[in-house]
Amino acid sequence: MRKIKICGLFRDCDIDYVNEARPDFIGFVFAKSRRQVSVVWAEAMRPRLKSEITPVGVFVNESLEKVAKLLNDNTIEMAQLHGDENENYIRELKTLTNKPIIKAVRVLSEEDIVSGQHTVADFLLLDNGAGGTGESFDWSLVSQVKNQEQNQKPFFLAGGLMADNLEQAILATSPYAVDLSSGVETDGLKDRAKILEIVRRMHNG
Ligand SMILES: O=C(O)c1ccccc1NCC(=O)[C@H](O)[C@H](O)COP(=O)(O)O
Repeated sequence: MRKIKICGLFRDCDIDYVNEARPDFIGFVFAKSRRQVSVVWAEAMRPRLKSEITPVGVFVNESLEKVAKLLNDNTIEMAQLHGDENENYIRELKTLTNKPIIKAVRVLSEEDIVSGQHTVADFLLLDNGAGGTGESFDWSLVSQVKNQEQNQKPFFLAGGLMADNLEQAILATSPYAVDLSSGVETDGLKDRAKILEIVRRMHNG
């Protein structure tokens, strides 16, 4: 079964929507964004989240201490690094926590995916750009790299995914998980019906 992450929850009702739909992962964006959440809000929402849903914290060039604290106090179970965090940063974070780390890669060329394979992070997240933009990248770059590389890092596919293009995206890239934010929103807010439908499709077919 392909896994699915619903990213960018920021209202109390978004927690109700995902508890009903039960995606595998959800994302709290701690970076500057219209979806940014505070530590206080995430701490308050964490106990409300169904236990089978894994909360991921999304960060851009955040201090190691803040990321590690949120992981180690179990507010989040995985950290997604969406900025310019280098291998030294990720290695250092791994000395501070045992929890899995996702490194986001902005895919402009095959080379971006190839160099991502060498990271010490546990997963890659292949995305179009800054994150949460609703824009896709050229998925054919993934299959070109897959044909060349041996040990593929498991990756989340992100960027402009929605009900209309999800099947095609999965066929083209065969990801470990898909990650959606804008594609399950209406007028900038998470849409209960879209979340329910997309998670049902991923888990049933
Ligand atoms: O979602 C944001 O606003 C955001 C801001 C800064 C860094 C990362 C961000 N989101 C990361 C995600 O994991 C998104 O789900 C992913 O980029 C896909 O977004 P979308 O293209 O809107 O589906």
